[in-house]
Amino acid sequence: MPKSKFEHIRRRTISDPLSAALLPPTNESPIERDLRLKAEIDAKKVSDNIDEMIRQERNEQKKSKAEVNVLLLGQSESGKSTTLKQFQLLHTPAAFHAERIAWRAVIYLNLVRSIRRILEALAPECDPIDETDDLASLEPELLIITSKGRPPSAILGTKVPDYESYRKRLEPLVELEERLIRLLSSPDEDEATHLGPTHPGWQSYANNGNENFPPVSSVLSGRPAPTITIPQKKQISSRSSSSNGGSKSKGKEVVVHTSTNWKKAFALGGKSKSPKSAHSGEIEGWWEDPDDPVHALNACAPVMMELWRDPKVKQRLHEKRIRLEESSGFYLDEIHRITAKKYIPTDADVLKARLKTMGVVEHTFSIPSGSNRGVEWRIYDVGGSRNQRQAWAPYFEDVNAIIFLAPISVFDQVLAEDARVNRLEDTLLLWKSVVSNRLLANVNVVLFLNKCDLLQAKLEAGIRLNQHMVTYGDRGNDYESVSKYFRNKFGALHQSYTPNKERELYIHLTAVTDTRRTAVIIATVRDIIIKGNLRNMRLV
Ligand SMILES: Nc1nc2c(ncn2[C@@H]2O[C@H](COP(=O)(O)OP(=O)(O)OP(=O)(O)O)[C@@H](O)[C@H]2O)c(=O)[nH]1
Ligand SMILES: [Mg+2]
Repeated sequence: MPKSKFEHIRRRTISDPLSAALLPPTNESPIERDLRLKAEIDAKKVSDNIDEMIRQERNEQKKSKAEVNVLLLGQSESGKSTTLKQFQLLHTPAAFHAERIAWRAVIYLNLVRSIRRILEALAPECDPIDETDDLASLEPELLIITSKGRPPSAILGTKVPDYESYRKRLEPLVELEERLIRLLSSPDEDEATHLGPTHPGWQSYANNGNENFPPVSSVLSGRPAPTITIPQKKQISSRSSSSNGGSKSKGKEVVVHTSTNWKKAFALGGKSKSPKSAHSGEIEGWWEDPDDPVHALNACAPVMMELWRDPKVKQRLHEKRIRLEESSGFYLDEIHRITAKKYIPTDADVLKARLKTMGVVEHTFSIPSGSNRGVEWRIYDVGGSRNQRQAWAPYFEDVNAIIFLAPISVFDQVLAEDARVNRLEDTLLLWKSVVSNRLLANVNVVLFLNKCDLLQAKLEAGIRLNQHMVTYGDRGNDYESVSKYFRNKFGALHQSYTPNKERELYIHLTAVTDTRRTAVIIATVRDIIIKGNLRNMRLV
């Protein structure tokens, strides 16, 4: 019979001292039993009341603490991370400043890749079709691919007679690029997917081999930038060239992975001075390390400048519709400064540095003064490429506001992850799915129609919107008309698809690499979000 089984359970329960203590007395009378049950019900009521009070208190605390969670959304390369950097620059400028040096490797890599891209575009032996495909997969943002295909001059265009000489003289950059990728990536990954903190050579700049190097959180807390420290010699040695990386990283973008605090590896910190510099009073740094990437870069600088200034090269890039000036061209125009041995990135350099985001990066800050005093802001910067978007949804539940970045200069470009998809079309679809999402019905929505500077340049260069977007028809191809058209288009989609017709949409025309303009916009957005948040809190 199963009886024995139950008996076993009961015996075990009774043998538990707590259960035994809670059991009613064996000789309990019916009156005593009623009294006991009543007492138990009363006790439960008291306990429930206490629970309720705690819950209410927590809610009140939450309200008075005033937290704002903001999610940056948009396709890859729309400008989310750049917007986050602008928030950092505005609210934690000292920390932003302290981290500048950590971006040196990224800026070098951006520059070196631009040079490689130019050389590839000039290569006479390239099969024209493969070449375009290859370039598209490398960095489509730099390619202008029209619906009408490439002009014949892209195939049979200007020859650059000095190509071989350029290629030979710039050969050291090939090795340098691979080295930089290895330095920025995890050593055990198949491709450059994140920036690992485990590269001793660069780490030496971070902490001079000091185990007590402060975590990035302390750098973020607004500590002033520490003095430059001495690198340990021969850390970035040729040993790294035998490990992974190499050509398999070619063309792959280096990305930031949220699980890796790569800045820790590259930031300055720890001891402010070496014994030698403490003695002599001089500042020393990476330029003293013969293995530092700056030396190879510096040696190639004159050739890089010659290449970038060569009218034949410019002509060839133009024929191939390669517009490097849209992003990394920023560094190409400043080769002399960027490749200087004692180069320290400026805030503007850091803002422009391209590093693809993977996962979700969180940045927290408080606004120390003014009307929004004491509000804790949490900004989430997500990866925008298609395979990253599934990571967004969990953040929808707790978010108070969304800043959606729609790069409107991309009407003639295709996605990096799918060359069949027009970038603007992807942005419009993404916008539609975000504004129609029910979880976000009561969230403040701010739309940045971004990359307006590039849009303007593109239109002025004669690139016509209606060749890529038939519905634009014969409206003017000037900046005013085009930006107004986009404003209306995105606005209308919001109006049609929002689950909350009361929700207001705030639209700004932005160029988030422009610090002055963006600071004004961010201040406005901050007020909108705070006001919207207060309104929502009163509704709860
Ligand atoms: N000229 C110009 N460049 C911009 C603007 N916004 C962003 N960029 C550049 O575009 C590139 C991509 O910007 P990111 O902020 O990294 O893009 P993202 O949306 O974070 O991209 P993922 O991390 O891949 O999702 C960077 O090189 C930026 O400097 C802009 O308004 N104007
Ligand atoms: Mg990003």
